Amino acid sequence: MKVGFGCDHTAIDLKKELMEYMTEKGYECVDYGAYDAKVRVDYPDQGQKVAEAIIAGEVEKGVLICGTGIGISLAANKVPGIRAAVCSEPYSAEMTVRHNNAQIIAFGARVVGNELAKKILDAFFGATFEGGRHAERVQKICNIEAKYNK
Ligand SMILES: O=C[C@H](O)[C@H](O)[C@H](O)COP(=O)(O)O
Repeated sequence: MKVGFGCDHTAIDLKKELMEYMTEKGYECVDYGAYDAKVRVDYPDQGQKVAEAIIAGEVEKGVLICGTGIGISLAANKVPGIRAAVCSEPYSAEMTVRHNNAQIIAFGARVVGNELAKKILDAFFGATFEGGRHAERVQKICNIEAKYNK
């Protein structure tokens, strides 16, 4: 599976470590920036890039990291069709795939440690969407989006 990674200046080292971790597990990791911890950047830019890469089919899923994971996920969720979830522990990371069919996991480099971040990725990428009643609810999310994107 191809996975897009994006972060702001707060998470350059964490992103690198997680990309190495996922590459060792056999994922093809694509880096959408940022690249330099000394240069302050704006998290919406990387959130948008990874979200658009998913919609374009360049990558299947995404990992977004900023200070809290909140700003970068808010930006990604503005791209129609994207469901990005901020998860600071593995249970939510698993459930946002099983019940919400999220394509992007987000978390904060200032919130979670490196080893917890790996457990979050294990949970997210190890889960499968359950469909059924959850598909109907996800469709309702899509309907809200469609109403405001005419
Ligand atoms: O939601 C926003 C993120 O947590 C950003 O990483 C954070 O706002 C960056 O803050 P600063 O520019 O003070 O490093």
